[in-house]
Amino acid sequence: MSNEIIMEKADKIMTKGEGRISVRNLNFFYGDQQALFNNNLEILPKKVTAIIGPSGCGKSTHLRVYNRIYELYRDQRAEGEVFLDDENILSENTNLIKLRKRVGMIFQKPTPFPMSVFENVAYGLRLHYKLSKSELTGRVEEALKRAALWDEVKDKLNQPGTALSGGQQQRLCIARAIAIEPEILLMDEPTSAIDPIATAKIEELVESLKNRYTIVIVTHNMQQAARISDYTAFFYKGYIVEYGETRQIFTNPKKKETENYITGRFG
Ligand SMILES: Nc1ncnc2c1ncn2[C@@H]1O[C@H](COP(=O)(O)OP(=O)(O)OP(=O)(O)O)[C@@H](O)[C@H]1O
Repeated sequence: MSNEIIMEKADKIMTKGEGRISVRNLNFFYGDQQALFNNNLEILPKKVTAIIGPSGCGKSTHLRVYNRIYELYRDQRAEGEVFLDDENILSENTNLIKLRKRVGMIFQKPTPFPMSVFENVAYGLRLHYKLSKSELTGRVEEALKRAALWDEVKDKLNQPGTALSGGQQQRLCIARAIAIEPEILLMDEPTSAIDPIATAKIEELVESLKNRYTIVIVTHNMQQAARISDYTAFFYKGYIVEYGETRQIFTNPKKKETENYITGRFG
């Protein structure tokens, strides 16, 4: 095999891996304040992993390390290793544009761009791919279908994304994220700002997306974690206290703190 072919294969492996995350000895600091302590975690590919724990325990901080979005802020730094498949994404050599293409993020409040429904999804596609007009239209439609939004917006593609309902806006953000084919989807309390019916739709959507993507979801809602996740990590005061299959964590927790939290004794 020629070197070129080997390099091309290696590149494919690096850019189209399984979507497994291995966190090793992760510490995180806001200035002098340490927020995460020696976190170790394996996020399994094509599964849903929930991160739960009381307010201020470091759930969002931990999630934001996976696409290095914290670097947009001064004085925030991570130490340790976070492997995305074989690549330590905390290394200085990591290309952040490629990383954020591989690791998409959905926030608590829907954040559509101030542009049309179509353009919200097309924006990232134009940035990352060279597509003809018809290819672009096809990819936008496909992403909206996969985000279970197409039927509701197919006649409103030119209307502003911000004119949709909160739940629709959140699905638009999911369509925007999946259009560029990430391997990982990070969701930071994606349903806390929307009503119960819209929440149920997002939960169904998460279920349907997990065959294709590795999903990590931060949630305050323990019923939600129990309903939609395969694995659960319980955080407390910046430490990962317990991690395991969701059913085990909720029915037979091994640590006292986990039991106290899931039975509502604190948090
Ligand atoms: N920008 C910041 N500057 C300084 N400290 C911060 C900042 N953001 C978070 N922290 C601190 O880091 C710790 C973890 O916060 P984080 O937001 O990750 O917790 P969380 O578990 O996601 O909380 P919540 O469930 O309330 O969203 C907290 O003590 C918090 O005060």
